[in-house]
Amino acid sequence: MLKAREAVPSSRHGETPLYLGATAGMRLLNIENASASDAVFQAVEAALHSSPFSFRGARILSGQEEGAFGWVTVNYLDDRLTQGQETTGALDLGGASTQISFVSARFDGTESPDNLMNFRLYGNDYNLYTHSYLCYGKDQALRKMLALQTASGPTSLSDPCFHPGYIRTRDYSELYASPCVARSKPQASPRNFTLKGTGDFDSCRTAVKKIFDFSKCNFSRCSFNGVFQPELQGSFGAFSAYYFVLDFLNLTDTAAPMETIKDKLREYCATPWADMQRQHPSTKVKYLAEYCFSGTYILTLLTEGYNFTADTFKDITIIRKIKGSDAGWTLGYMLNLTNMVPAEAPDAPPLPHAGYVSVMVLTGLLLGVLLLFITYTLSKTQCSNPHKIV
Ligand SMILES: O=P(O)(O)OP(=O)(O)OP(=O)(O)OC[C@H]1O[C@@H](n2cnc3c(O)ncnc32)[C@H](O)[C@@H]1O
Repeated sequence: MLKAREAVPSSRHGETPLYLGATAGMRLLNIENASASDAVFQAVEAALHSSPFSFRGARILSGQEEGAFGWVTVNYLDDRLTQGQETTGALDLGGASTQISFVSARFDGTESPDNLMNFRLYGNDYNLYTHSYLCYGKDQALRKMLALQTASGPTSLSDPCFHPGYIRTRDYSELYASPCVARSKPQASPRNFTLKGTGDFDSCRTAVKKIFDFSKCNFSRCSFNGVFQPELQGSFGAFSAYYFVLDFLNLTDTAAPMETIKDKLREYCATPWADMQRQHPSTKVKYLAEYCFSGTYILTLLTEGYNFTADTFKDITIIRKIKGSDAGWTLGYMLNLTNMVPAEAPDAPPLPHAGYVSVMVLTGLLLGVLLLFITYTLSKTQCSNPHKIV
């Protein structure tokens, strides 16, 4: 808010619209404790009403909206919508949910209407495929994996997704305090367990893979958990936690061979925790401890979950910003609420600007010549009939 007050001239504060959109973190809180979620909204709305901006409402976005607005942002910033060019797909990874959105020539919504978002933008129609996986953001995905590993209620857990030498005591009640895992809480578990890292990328992949269900699909094709997904098409931009994690791991070059990416992760996960802390003293400890898991999760989600292959992996660009603006759902949400992306292309002028200038100059010249001619004719008439005036 302070940044916004500085960025917007104070004379314009009152006319500047302010919206608040909440995503999967709040979707989960709403499922878990609706009155707590309402209380958060009341407090936030009161604070925003007292801001100098024109506050126009706060609400929780649906997963579909979150995915679709991320897609609008990426393609708006790339100027693909005004030009009617082939669009870029959007891959968003948050803490609680993850979204995949893209236009596919083979998808018109017939097979799975729930995944369809129709847009008419700048005179072009788009059938957007979008799906949001609640509980598959990187924080909730980690909970899911830990829940599977602690299903029998052990007091100690050797975990391949954490560095060797990493030790942390984890509370069962805290780990299972999320609707993503609450139902699988072991009946008779101790109060806490000791998590010890072993730093083994290949075993970590095996453990991560177990949070995806590939056993059922009632459609012609699926990603995971029985969710329909058409064949991947075109290029993709991956942002939010995809960027934070892969940038830290130096793995944003998606054109690198898949084996090289795996080798780097293997080496990274096997690095002793003491070395990691020494090498990255200013990195938040929670993030540092979880990059091995997060990197492995991202690779597994993209390849096994969404079916990117060693060949199509290079079609993904890891992005943080486009032309100085953050890639993410927020800009798309604002553009939509303020009607800044029109359904129809603005009427094209019949002549380009230079054409108008030429016509104006020519018309001016003609009028000038005509005026001169009339003045000349009149003065000649007056000279040849001097007596008629009297
Ligand atoms: O509710 P959802 O839709 O899940 O989205 P979010 O609000 O959690 O999504 P963000 O893009 O804000 O954050 C994505 C996640 O990345 C985490 N994150 C932020 N900066 C990071 C960094 O430098 N390194 C690692 N993780 C980071 C952050 O804690 C979140 O878990």
